[in-house]
Formats: sequence, structure tokens, C-alpha cells
Amino acid sequence: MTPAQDITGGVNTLARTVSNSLNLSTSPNLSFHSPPSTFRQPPPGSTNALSTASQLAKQLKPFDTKDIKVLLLENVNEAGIDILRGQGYQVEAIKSSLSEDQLIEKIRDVQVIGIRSKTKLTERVLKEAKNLIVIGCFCIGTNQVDLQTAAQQGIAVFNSPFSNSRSVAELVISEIIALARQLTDRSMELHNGTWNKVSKGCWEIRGKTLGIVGYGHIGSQLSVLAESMGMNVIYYDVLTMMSLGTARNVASLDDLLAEADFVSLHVPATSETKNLIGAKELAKMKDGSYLINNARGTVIDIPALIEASRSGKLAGAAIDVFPHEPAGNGDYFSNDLNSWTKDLVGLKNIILTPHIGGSTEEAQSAIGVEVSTALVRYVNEGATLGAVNMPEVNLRSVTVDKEDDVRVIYIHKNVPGVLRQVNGILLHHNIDKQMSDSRGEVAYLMADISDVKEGEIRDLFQSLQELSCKFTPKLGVTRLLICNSVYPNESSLLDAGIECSVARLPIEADARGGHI
Ligand SMILES: NC(=O)C1=CN([C@@H]2O[C@H](COP(=O)(O)OP(=O)(O)OC[C@H]3O[C@@H](n4cnc5c(N)ncnc54)[C@H](O)[C@@H]3O)[C@@H](O)[C@H]2O)C=CC1
Ligand SMILES: O=C(O)C(=O)COP(=O)(O)O
Repeated sequence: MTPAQDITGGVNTLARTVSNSLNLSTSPNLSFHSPPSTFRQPPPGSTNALSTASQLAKQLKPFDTKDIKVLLLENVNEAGIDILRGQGYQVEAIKSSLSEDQLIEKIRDVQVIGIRSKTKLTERVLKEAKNLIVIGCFCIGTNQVDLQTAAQQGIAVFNSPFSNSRSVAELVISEIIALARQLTDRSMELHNGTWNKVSKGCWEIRGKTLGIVGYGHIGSQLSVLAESMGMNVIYYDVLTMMSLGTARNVASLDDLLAEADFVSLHVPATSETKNLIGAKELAKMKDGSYLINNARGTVIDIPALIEASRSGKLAGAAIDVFPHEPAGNGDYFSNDLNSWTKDLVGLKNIILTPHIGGSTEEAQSAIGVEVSTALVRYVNEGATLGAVNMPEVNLRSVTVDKEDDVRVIYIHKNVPGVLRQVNGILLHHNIDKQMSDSRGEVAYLMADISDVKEGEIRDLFQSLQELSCKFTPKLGVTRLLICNSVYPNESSLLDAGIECSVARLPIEADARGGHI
């Protein structure tokens, strides 16, 4: 498992598991990822936003937000786009994903990027993203982002941990019935003019056993739905999870494969789940059983599946995700993408869908709102609640009675002595409130300081940047968020000697060596 995958596959899941079973809330992370949560935070600045003191909250802005440039790829839902445009950000929305080279061209210019499961934000791409401060994954999976490199560059990553879980679970239910009744083959035959009324090899699902691999948000939701339709549910997970209904945990993947009539995969893409189901595992499945994959294309060894289907070992399969997927709608699904495509499409009772597990109106608008809201809160207020690669830090709002407050955000390498040095720089101002937390090698400090004269901002900023230069390898990103009423626009910052808007400062500083 790469560290990046470890961050999302391991920590988040563990956090949720612990919060489920113990009902503890030792960190914002724990409660945020808990399934019962109905997390829907309104955009910053909206009338009912944030804290109990919301009536008195003063809106923070990095600068004239018309200058925030956002690139959205892969057809992000309008509900999300509207929130970003509503903030005055410049939003470019593209329906497909981009090739790595096209992406590099585009990403250099933007502070915010929104993607879905297809766009790969690799180390190479991120190294070119000199202005980027935040990534929004408008989906569940974050395996397409090099989370560690992003964190090392001070770029926060947000996702939507469960807004499309129900949509995936419902799709799986439909696939179980469709496979059991050979529905898609019958439909295709009739589309081609052939009447073929058969009952041989067609089954009810009542009383059959569903084996769920990965009992997280989607797996556990599926468990409840399948049981309500009379199926017996068994599951296997690397973590100890709470069984829902009468679902039964089995000790190993092998036990599950040996017992299940239907096997449905709901694990993240990690190095451990690569080819989780290959020839060896297929051989352990019951004769005439069914395999369903709505997780990630890397989880099944497809040539082995093709072989198991041809031999009759598998009575059917449903595949929604593929190792290589087309960039956008209308693109070809051919051997050019995956060398075995022609063999796969020629098989009987195989349902193939174009990665639509989470593609419902409900899921996409909910994801649009959730992720855009998180992006706005991060850009405008520095809050990292829900971030998948950064410590989760938030402070209550700056209130209207605070005339000259500045919010300092300092993302730095997690080494001894930094806080002392930062507070030394902030020494001449009252620190109204401050929070710091770390995750791995990255630490995140947020402080609201008062009585800051306009002319002092530059010195503060430069001192923090100089501190950043001391780290080897360098990790130190400063963002200053300003109360609108005090420093209303970019020109006043220019007057204060700051060459560009505050949110861009840390990135500009990159060229001067303050930011890796
Ligand atoms: N087809 C589609 O459109 C969609 C696909 N997905 C995929 O589904 C995956 C699962 O989503 P959620 O249920 O929300 O994730 P989750 O994180 O809530 O649950 C995943 C579960 O898998 C378990 N797990 C990890 N490695 C395992 C292994 N080797 N063996 C057994 N269990 C293992 C984890 O402990 C966890 O309980 C996502 O990571 C994403 O890749 C998610 C949404 C839509
Ligand atoms: O949420 C996920 O992880 C998914 O796989 C859905 O991805 P999509 O938004 O359809 O690209």
C-alpha cells in the first residue's frame, strides 16, 4: 500500500469504525465520517452558516474572491458549480477529464480544482500546480490523487465520503436480480428480434447468500437492502465492523468465497486490494455463482474472470469499473484501453456499465453541495473539517466586534519548535484563539490575531515565509485571511506592499523557495 492510499483507505475507515462501535468523538474526523451524520454545512457567509455565534460572524475572505480560479472536470453537478460561482470565483467547468499534459497546462493557473474518479492528480501534475491550494474530489474515492504529495505541498483534499453510497447499493441490488434472471441477455436477444423464453439457470434471490467484501458505507447499506429482500448476508472486512440486521461476519475472504452465491466487492483501491479476486480466488467460489464489482477496476483480474465465465464457473458478473476508463462520454470502450475488452463484451450474462454506481441525480447534487461547501470554507476560512490528507482544524468565527483581526493559517512540517517560532512572530498581537493539529508529517496551525494594522500584514507574512525556508525538505505554507471590512480589497493590500492577493502569496513564494 502506498502511503497516499493508506491515508484514505486506512485512517478514514478506522476512524469511522471506532466512532461506530464506541460512539466516541475524540476528533472531528471521527464524527465527520460516521454514517448516521447528515453533514450538510451551508456555504460560508450564508445566513445560517457555522457557529452558534453565526449572527455575529464576520465573513473572512482571502481577497477579492473574483480572482479565485476554479477548474472543474468530469461534469461536476450544477448545484456545486452554483455555490462556487456564488462566491464570485471564476469557474471553468469541463465535462470530461483531461490527459496528463492538458491537465498540467490548466492546473498551473488555478487555486482550486474539482475532479471525480477519473482524473489522476499524480505527483508530476501536482508539482506543476504552483497556485493550487485545495482539491475537491466530487466522489467517494480519493485513490486518483497522490494524497501525500498534496499534503507535502500544503494542498488540502476534500471528498464526499458517503453521498453516493445508497445509489451504489441500489445498483447492486438491481444487478443481483438481473444476473439471477439473465435479464440483460434476454433483453438484448429481444432487441435483436429473438424470442427466447427460458427458466433454466434463472433463480429467485430469496434465500440465496450474498457475500459482501468490504463492509463500509456501501457494503453495510447493501447488507440492509439485500436482507430486506430475503437474502442471507455474510461479509468480510479487514476491520472489525458492527453487523447490521442478521448479517454475519466471516473470518476470511476464502470463507466468504466458499459460501456466497453472489459476491459483491466494496473495498477501496489500495495495493492490498489490487487483483483481490484473481484465478485462485475465483476457483474458491461456488460453481455457478456470480461476481459483482462496483468498487475499482484494479480489484478484479479481468482475464481470470473471463476464463471463469467461459468455463461456467461463474454464472454471471456485473462490472461497473475498469482499470482504464474512457475520458468522457462518447469515447470508445475498446482493446486500446484494456487489452481484453473484446473478450469481455462477448461473454454471456455479463452486465457492463460505464462507472455509473454513484451517478444519480440525488447523489450528484448532494455531492456537489457537500464538496463545494467544503472548498469554500477552506478557501475563505481555512477550515479543514473533512479533509482526507490534513489534520482537521477549525476555529469559531471572527465576530463583528473584532475590528482588526487577521486569521493566520500556517501549514508546516511537523517538527519540534515550530509553534514557538510562529508565536514569536505573532508576538506583538493578541492571539484571540489558536488551534494546531498534525497528521503524519504535516501540521496545520490556525490563529486569529487582533489589532493588526494594515501595514503590519506584509511583515507578518514575510517572517512566516522566512520560517518556512528553514525546513528541509521545505514545507511551510502561509495563508492570511482577512476580515473584509478591514482590508476590503486587493488594492489596499497592494498599497501595503503585498504584490499579489494573500491567498496566492504562499504559492508565489514557491518561486522564492518558501514552499516545496
Ligand atoms: N462505482 C461507483 O460509482 C462507486 C465506487 N465506489 C468505490 O467503492 C469503494 C468503497 O466505498 P465505501 O463503502 O464508501 O468505502 P468505505 O471506506 O466506507 O468502506 C470500505 C471498506 O473496505 C474495507 N477494506 C479495505 N481493504 C479491504 C480488504 N483488503 N478486504 C476486505 N475489506 C477491506 C475497509 O475496512 C472498509 O470497511 C470506494 O473506495 C470507491 O472506490 C464508491 C462510490 C461509487
Ligand atoms: O465516488 C466514487 O468513488 C466513484 O467511483 C464515483 O465516481 P464518479 O463520480 O462517478 O467518477
